[in-house]
Amino acid sequence: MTLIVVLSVLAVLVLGGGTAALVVRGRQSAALPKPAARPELARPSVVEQPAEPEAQPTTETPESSASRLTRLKQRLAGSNALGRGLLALISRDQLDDATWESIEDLLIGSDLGVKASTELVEKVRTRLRVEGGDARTILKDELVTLLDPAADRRLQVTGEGGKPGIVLVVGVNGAGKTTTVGKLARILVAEDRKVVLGAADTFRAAAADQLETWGSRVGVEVVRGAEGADPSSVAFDAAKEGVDHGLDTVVIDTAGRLQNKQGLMDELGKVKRVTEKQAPVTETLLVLDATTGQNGLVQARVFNEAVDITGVVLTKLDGSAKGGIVVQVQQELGVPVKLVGLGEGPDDLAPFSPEAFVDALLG
Ligand SMILES: Nc1nc2c(ncn2[C@@H]2O[C@H](COP(=O)(O)OP(=O)(O)OP(=O)(O)O)[C@@H](O)[C@H]2O)c(=O)[nH]1
Repeated sequence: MTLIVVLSVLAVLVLGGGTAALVVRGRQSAALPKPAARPELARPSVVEQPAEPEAQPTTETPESSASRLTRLKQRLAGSNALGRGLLALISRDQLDDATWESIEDLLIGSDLGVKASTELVEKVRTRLRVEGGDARTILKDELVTLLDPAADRRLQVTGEGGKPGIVLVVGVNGAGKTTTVGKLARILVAEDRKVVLGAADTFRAAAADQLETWGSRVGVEVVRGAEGADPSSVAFDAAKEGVDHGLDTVVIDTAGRLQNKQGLMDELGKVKRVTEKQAPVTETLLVLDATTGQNGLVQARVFNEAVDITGVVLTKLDGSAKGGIVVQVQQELGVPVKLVGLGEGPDDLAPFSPEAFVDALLG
């Protein structure tokens, strides 16, 4: 596989022109061939016309959602300090006041919030007194309830009336937006969807390059603009690309912005409005770094005001004792966490499932 990837990269470099046909730059999208002439971009497939027959490049085949859930569950179980701490405490023979207090402290430390942590411990203690049974099972049960298992966590990645689904990805600097867009593209490709990416982070040229690397690995095009171009126009072009070529999904990466910069938040509103001249935005994902704590809540509120968040992606949950922010964000916004990032690997993004999450935490 490594050899294939290396050969792919080499051939991409050698071919240049051939690959350029797959990469739409900024406003050049109008000059693209008609839909019928286009290769099937979203499926992992052989890139056209290799320079050397033996160096025939192939794109990668991303992991399916089902198997990545199991793999990432194991990873979370192995690395999560919160789970290990809770498990050690709740499994004690004697659950005295001091132990319950330590459990409460761990939950507060995970950013669950003081009120929710106190109430959760109270509930578990009461149920244990009334019903008896196993403390760990009751804690798991109450944690799942807190995570709202009935919430609809399906990603809206398809549009109506033959239009593509448009996924807008927003968040503060360094939360993991570009990485998430790249990983999401892989999930969509694994589901056999035809995808195009929009590099509307025109502020940081490296972000568009980063996205092109992600895209080229799975044969997905990236629409990008010149550095400093209006992000709305790039998002518009990407959406147009999806509409014109009958693709399933357009995923748009945006520049990181601090929620207290009103001008930048207004710009985000504009990106959405302009994109919707092509097709409705079907999913607006807020990428939150799980380790940012209470600030995540503030971010969520402000971004929600600007663009109506429909789902949260919680990144960097791997190796973190945090994650309690899931509950606070869901309760505050009424918007579910839909995806979780559990590492820097290309397929380290999984659909969020309260049961699997709690299972991974507490076994
Ligand atoms: N461990 C871990 N690292 C992650 C995860 N998601 C993203 N990262 C890392 O976080 C860093 C920032 O990711 P980017 O995708 O560049 O973040 P961004 O939000 O696009 O950044 P800006 O464009 O500067 O706002 C990178 O080093 C990623 O590899 C995750 O789930 N786990």
